[in-house]
Order: sequence, then structure tokens, then C-alpha cells
Amino acid sequence: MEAKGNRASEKAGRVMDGPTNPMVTPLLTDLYQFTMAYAYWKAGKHNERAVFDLYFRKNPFGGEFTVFAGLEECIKLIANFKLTEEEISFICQSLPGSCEEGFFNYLREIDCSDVEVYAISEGTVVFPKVPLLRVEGPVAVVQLLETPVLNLVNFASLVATNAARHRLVAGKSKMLLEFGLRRAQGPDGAIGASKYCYIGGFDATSNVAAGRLFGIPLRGTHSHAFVSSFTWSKSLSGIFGETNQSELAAFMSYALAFPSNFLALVDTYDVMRSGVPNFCAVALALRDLGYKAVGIRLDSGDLAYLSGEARKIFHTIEKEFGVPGFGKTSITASNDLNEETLDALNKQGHEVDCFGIGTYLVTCYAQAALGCVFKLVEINNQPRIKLSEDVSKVSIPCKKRCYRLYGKEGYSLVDIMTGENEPCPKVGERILCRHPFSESKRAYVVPKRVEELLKCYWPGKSDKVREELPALDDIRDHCIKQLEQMRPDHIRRLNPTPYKVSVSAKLYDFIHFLWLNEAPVGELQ
Ligand SMILES: Nc1ncnc2c1ncn2[C@@H]1O[C@H](COP(=O)(O)OP(=O)(O)OP(=O)(O)O)[C@@H](O)[C@H]1O
Ligand SMILES: O=P(O)(O)OC[C@H]1O[C@H](OP(=O)(O)OP(=O)(O)O)[C@H](O)[C@@H]1O
Ligand SMILES: O=C(O)c1cccnc1
Ligand SMILES: [Mg+2]
Repeated sequence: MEAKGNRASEKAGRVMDGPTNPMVTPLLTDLYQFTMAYAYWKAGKHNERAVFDLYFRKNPFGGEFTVFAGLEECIKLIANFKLTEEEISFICQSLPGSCEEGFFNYLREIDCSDVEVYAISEGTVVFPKVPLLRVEGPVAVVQLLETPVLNLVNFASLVATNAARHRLVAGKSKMLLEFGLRRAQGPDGAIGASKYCYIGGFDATSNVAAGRLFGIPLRGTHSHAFVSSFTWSKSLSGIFGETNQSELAAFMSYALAFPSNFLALVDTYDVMRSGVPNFCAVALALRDLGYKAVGIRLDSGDLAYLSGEARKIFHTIEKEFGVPGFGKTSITASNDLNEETLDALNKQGHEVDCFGIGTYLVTCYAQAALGCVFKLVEINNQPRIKLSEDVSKVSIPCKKRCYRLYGKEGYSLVDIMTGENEPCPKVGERILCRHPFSESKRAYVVPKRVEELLKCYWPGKSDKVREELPALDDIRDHCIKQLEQMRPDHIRRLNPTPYKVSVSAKLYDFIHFLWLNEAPVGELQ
């Protein structure tokens, strides 16, 4: 059992719940983090002050934007980061027998009370190279955090971005339901997908556990099994024409169970010859009893065509039976939907009001991982750089500040990183923004608004005020607003314009000075 008052959050006089998934513990890390921690300790380096940046190098899904998500879970991990005796004894068994006992005593003491975390607010639209998190603290402790924070940010941001992309194609007016639980990558993949698709702009989930954990609105219809479980032997043909009588019995039963929420899955037998007429019959009967049917769900076939045909019938009924509003009966569509099919449906024209999306959304079928990395940028106040043959993989050294500069149209123009002690960009003052690696790419900007991106979410021992973790709905609203404020060409699907990410002139010069300093000069033979 963990002793009371042990966690960094309690020491700091505030208790914060742990991560949603109890599997997220200090052991949810790669073995090499512990072996490095041992080697830092053995070298007497473990308390050296290190600064790491967490960032990604390329936007996912062929796009030019990413939605940052996963911060709340990172802070909950950090607030509760404390190894138990059982965990320490497991590490002891897992490391070579030559490891000294003193290290395990050290592990007993560590927590994140001396770690500082600066981060971009969850739900913000973010771009390559800009740190999403800057984690500063004793090098051995921060090293142990690398893998779990990457794990918590990578999928969260990927799936939130995927959801945001689906929202952008579907348009604001459509209802988007996340139906992915059965196809997601295990329980954590499913719960994470439900949470982060909501942040990315989905309206609701079918995942009951996610509804309970996060308060996400729950929605659902019914399945084919419910319809095909009814077997009705009596023939009503003549009254109901060719419709399937078992389906009619199923619809009637569902309507009796949920008279105010009657929504029927109409494609079990034949959408136009059976499902839609059966739905209309039950909906009209409900109306006579004073209830309004909600609508239908289509789960196969040509969703553009079938939604259009169903809408025509609803309009005809509105007119011919004098049922005001029946033409607006809701049409939900599902079945292997993704960005492409939504786009195709838009181009063809359709009458769908609500999309239920599962597999492609929650598994991030179009791109398996985001690829965030966690790189050392400073140790003991000395800037560090990681070089690579591939320029896109060269890290940007120094403890940095990051700003978003807005232009006169209200859109953001550029993100700029500066050294920590440089003056911050000022509204109305011209500043040179340089591409970090391409000498000729540079631009002057006179910002109309300047927003500092990295905020203090975990102050450690500093006297900085800690940003409160916002409620899920506030993160979602923030994300939706952010996307509305993006220049449209950055977020369009086809050939989007890359957003500019830059460094100050001073930081540019320093990066290239350090690069030359660290790169050995070759000798040609
Ligand atoms: N109008 C449309 N334009 C483009 N794609 C569509 C359109 N209507 C449906 N789709 C997509 O076409 C695919 C149809 O898949 P598939 O042929 O496996 O299903 P189906 O035969 O309609 O249904 P099932 O096999 O479940 O009875 C789905 O991915 C669906 O989202
Ligand atoms: O297609 P997705 O985007 O993953 O959305 C969820 C799917 O799950 C349900 O049925 P299921 O796939 O279990 O059976 P079905 O394919 O036979 O309808 C639902 O009817 C959707 O088709
Ligand atoms: O409620 C639904 O219609 C639903 C839920 C999960 C998966 N497919 C459909
Ligand atoms: Mg299916």
C-alpha cells in the first residue's frame, strides 16, 4: 500500500486523481529508461537539471494541422508519479544483478515534485517542431517520463486529429457519433478514442464506459440482430404491401419500448421495399398516440441514393398525410465510413443528418501513429542538439518559449520559438521569423496579436501559478474554436498549405553555431 502524503500532488498541498487507466504507472515505460536512470545515478548525474521537448515532425493524414490531446492524462501521471515497493522490487529483479542497492533507495525517493511542465493547452491546433510539452527536472526522473508521456500524447493527438478531420468534411450541421468500441485497439484504445474523438468535435459516443468516465453524451440505435430476432408468421400483406412483417413487428416492439425515442435500422431486409415503409407505418401510429418518431438508420448500400429516396418518402408523407415536420425525420448513416466516403457523399449530394463512424475513425486506419518524440534540449543550462543526416530530424536546442503570431485578418500567421530569455514578440512590433533550417526562408511579421503557447501546467518547486486542467467540454469547445480560426487553406483536404513554424534570428544563429560546433569535420582521403 502506498503511504499517504507520498505523492507529489499531496506534498504540494493538492490532490489530483491518477490517470484514467490504472495501467499508467511509472512501470509503463521502456526498460532503457530505467537502465539509463541507473547509469545517470552511477555517474552521479541523476540530479542534473534537464529540459526535454515533446514534439512531432510531420502532421498526420497528409494534412497540415494536428490537434494536441492527452495533456490531462500526462499531468495526472506526473502528479501521482511514485514507485511502490512492489514496483521497485520488480525493477530490481529486471536490472542486472550488479546494480547497487543505493539506486533502489534512490528510486524510493523520487517523484515529480521537482519537475516543471510547460505545455500547450489541450485541444489547441499545433504544428511540427513546436514543443507540445517542455519537461524540466532532474535528468533521471524526466528520462523515466519519456515513454509514458509519449504514449499518452501520441494516440490521443492522432485520434483527436482524425475526429477533427471527419468533422471538417462532415460540416458543422451534421451530428457525428463515435461507434468504434467493438473495433478499437483493445479497451484503452476504445476509451481513449471515445474521449479524444469528443475533443476533436464528435457529438456523442456509443461507449457507455466512456460516458460514465468522462460525461460524454451517449447515443445509439439498435442492431440487425434486434430486427432479425423477430419472427412474425401472420401475414398482413394487403395492408402493408410487400414489407417484411417480422421487421414490422420488431419496429413496433422498439416503438413500444421507446415511444419518444423511436429510431429504426431499416436495412435488414430491403430499405425501400420494407424498412422505410415499415418505419413510416410505425411512426404514423406513434404520432396518433402523441409521439414523434426520431428517424431511421441506414447501414449498407448506396448511402447517398438511399438517404435521398428515404427523404422523398418522408416529404411525400408530410404532404399527403398532412404531418408537419415529417419531411425532416432524421436519417443516420453508418457502415465503414471515413473521410473519403463522407467527402464522396458530399459531392454526390445526400440527405444524411447524422453519421455513425467506427472502425476507420478509432483505429486511425489512414495513419497508424503520430510519431511524437521527446528530445533533450538543455542540461545544466547548456543547450543540446541532436544531429541527423535528415535535416527534419535535427532537434531545436535550448529551453525555449513559443508564441503564435496573428495577422490583421485575425488568422494566425506563424508560430515562433525563441530562447527563454529573449524579449517576447510585441503587438505592432516587427519581428523576423526564420525557418529553423532553411536559410533563405524568412519573413518579417508585425503581429496584431501575440499568444504565448507554453503554459505552466506543473510548477514543480518554482513559484509559477499552475494552469487548471479544463473540463472536457471546455477542451472540446477550445478545439472547435481553434479550427474555426484557422485559415481555410491550411485545413483543406486537398493540397493544404503548410503553416509556418519559425525561430527568432537569435535562436537561428545559435542552432547553426551549435550544429557546426557538434558536427565533426570529415576528412577526404
Ligand atoms: N454513395 C456512396 N459513395 C461512396 N461510398 C459509399 C456510398 N454509399 C456507401 N458507401 C460506402 O461504400 C462501402 C460499401 O461497402 P460494402 O459494399 O461492403 O457494403 P454493403 O454491401 O453496402 O453493405 P453490407 O455488405 O453490410 O450489406 C462502405 O464503405 C460505405 O461507407
Ligand atoms: O462500420 P463502422 O464505421 O465500424 O461503424 C460501426 C459498425 O458497427 C455496427 O455493425 P457491425 O459492423 O458490427 O456489423 P455489420 O457490418 O454487419 O453492420 C454498425 O452497424 C456499423 O456498421
Ligand atoms: O448504436 C448504434 O447504432 C451502434 C453502436 C455501435 C456500433 N454500431 C452501431
Ligand atoms: Mg459494418
